[in-house]
Amino acid sequence: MSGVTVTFGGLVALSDVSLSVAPHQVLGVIGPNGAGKTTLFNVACGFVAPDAGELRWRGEVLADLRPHRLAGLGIARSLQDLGLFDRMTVLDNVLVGAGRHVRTGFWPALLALPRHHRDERALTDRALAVLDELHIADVAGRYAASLPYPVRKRVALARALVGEPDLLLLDEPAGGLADDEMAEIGELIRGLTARTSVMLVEHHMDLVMSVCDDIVVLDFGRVIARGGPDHVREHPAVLAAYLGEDVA
Ligand SMILES: Nc1ncnc2c1ncn2[C@@H]1O[C@H](COP(=O)(O)OP(=O)(O)OP(=O)(O)O)[C@@H](O)[C@H]1O
Repeated sequence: MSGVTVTFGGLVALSDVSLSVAPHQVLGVIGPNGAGKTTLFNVACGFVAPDAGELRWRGEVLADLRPHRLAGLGIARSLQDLGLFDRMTVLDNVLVGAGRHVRTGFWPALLALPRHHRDERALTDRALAVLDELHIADVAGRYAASLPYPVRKRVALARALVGEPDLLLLDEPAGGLADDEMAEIGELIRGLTARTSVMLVEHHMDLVMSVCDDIVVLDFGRVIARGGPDHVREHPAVLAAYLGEDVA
């Protein structure tokens, strides 16, 4: 992202924000309430079009990014509202995220040709492997609605990962989790860097500090600090912005 500015009526939600995510890196975006984190996430997903600035992916300018184009670009996202289908099994929920890798076209699928079956089998195997990696393979056959929230979060993560994205966008991955669950999700995110880059937008300082290589701090829509965890933790502007907030 470079020079991204977003206004809502008279309110400047993001002002001239630039950042980049390097391959195999976890980039964290933090900031106090109303700093612009969700807006930035929505710009990265194509939900919100910036008033100024540009988005680039692998050197190409994304002139008109829309959410439905993300998968084709090799970008996946997992939202705060997990968007799982409650009346589908965990495995089927994950397969929904595999669209990018379905090779058979409409006719082979409709006619149920052998190639279609082979592709389906390969997808199912990959979905099960991702569930296993996230330690939830044992619930593959359960309905999503029947599972506790932290497990549902992992299902949403599995769905994002099964398309083998090169960039994963995570909105508040620690939201709604207890401390021990937060530590576990932190470890999982850290483990993803072998296969993908991650940009996470998060309110919890402690998670961000423990998993991110690089951190961008927003306040009132502006970048007030950036750098590694140690740099950001001690930065006077960050301390001032978070003053009065309950920061562990
Ligand atoms: N659709 C919208 N219309 C008008 N104002 C908006 C809209 N979305 C966000 N804002 C405003 O833009 C600013 C940034 O909001 P944003 O939700 O991006 O911040 P945030 O850092 O995600 O906050 P939080 O941590 O509370 O979720 C806020 O002042 C917010 O009220």
